[in-house]
Amino acid sequence: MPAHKRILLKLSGEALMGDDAYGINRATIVRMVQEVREITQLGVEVAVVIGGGNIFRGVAGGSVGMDRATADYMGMLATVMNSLALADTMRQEGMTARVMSAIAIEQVVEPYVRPKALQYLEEGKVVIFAAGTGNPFFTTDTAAALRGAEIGAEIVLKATKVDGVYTADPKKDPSATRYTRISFDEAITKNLQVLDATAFALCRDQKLPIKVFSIFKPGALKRVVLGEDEGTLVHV
Ligand SMILES: Nc1ncnc2c1ncn2[C@@H]1O[C@H](COP(=O)(O)OP(=O)(O)O)[C@@H](O)[C@H]1O
Ligand SMILES: O=c1ccn([C@@H]2O[C@H](COP(=O)(O)OP(=O)(O)O)[C@@H](O)[C@H]2O)c(=O)[nH]1
Repeated sequence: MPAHKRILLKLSGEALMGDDAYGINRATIVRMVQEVREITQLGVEVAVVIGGGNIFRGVAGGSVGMDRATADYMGMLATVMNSLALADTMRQEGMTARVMSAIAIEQVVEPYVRPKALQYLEEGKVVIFAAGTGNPFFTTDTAAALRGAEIGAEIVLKATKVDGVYTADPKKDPSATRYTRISFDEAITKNLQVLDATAFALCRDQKLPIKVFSIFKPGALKRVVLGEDEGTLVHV
C-alpha cells in the first residue's frame, strides 16, 4: 500500500545528464521514467517538476555578466525542454503525461491551469509542470513547493544527487552525517542547503513535508512512496 495518494516529485535537471557533460542522457531518463511508472502502477497520483541545470543555470549566466532575469528565463526554457523530453519518454513507456507551462508558450505546451491539472491527476495522468514558477530569481525547488501546495500533494519528493539531508554539504565535508528526519525549523536554523530557503519556508508554512532522496539509487522512489526508510524526511 502506498503511503501517499498524491505526490509532487521534483527531479533534478542536472541528474538527467547521467555521465554526460550536459544535456539529457537517454539511459538515465528512461530509467527515471520507469521508476515513475512503477509508482503510478501503485495507484499514486504523480505530478512532476523538473529542473534545468543540465541545460542552463541562471546563476551561471549571471556570473558571466548576463542580466540575471534574462539568464533565469533561459533556465526556465531549459526546464520546458526537459519536461518535453520527460513526457515523450513517458509516452514511449506507455504512460500518459501532460506538460503545463508557467510561462505562455502555447504552440509548444498548454498553459498551467490549476483545475485542469487537478483533473488530469484525477484521471491518472502524470502532470509535468514546466518553466518553474514562471518568475526569475526562483528555483524549481520553489516551483515544486508551490505546485505541491496548490494541487494538495501530501508530500514533496526531492530526487537529487545526494541521498538525503546531511549535517553539512557531503560533497565538501566527508565527515557529514545524514539525518533520517529533521524539522523545518532546524534545517532553516542550521542553514542546510539541500533545498533553497524559499522552498523550505513555503513548505513549512503550508505544513507540506519533504522527502529528500537519491535519484541515482534504483528503487529508492518506490521505497519512499511505500513509506519505507529511505532518504531524509523534513517535517513540521
Ligand atoms: N546539508 C546538506 N545535505 C545534503 N546536501 C547538501 C547539503 N548542503 C548542500 N548540499 C548540496 O546540495 C546539492 C543538491 O541540491 P541542488 O543543487 O538543489 O540539486 P538539484 O539538482 O536536485 O536541484 C547536493 O549536491 C549537495 O552537494
Ligand atoms: O521558478 C523558476 C525556476 C527556475 N528558474 C531558472 O531555471 C534554472 C534551472 O532550474 P534549477 O536550477 O532549479 O534546476 P536543477 O537544480 O534541478 O537542475 C534556475 O537556475 C533558474 O535560472 C527560474 O528562474 N525560476
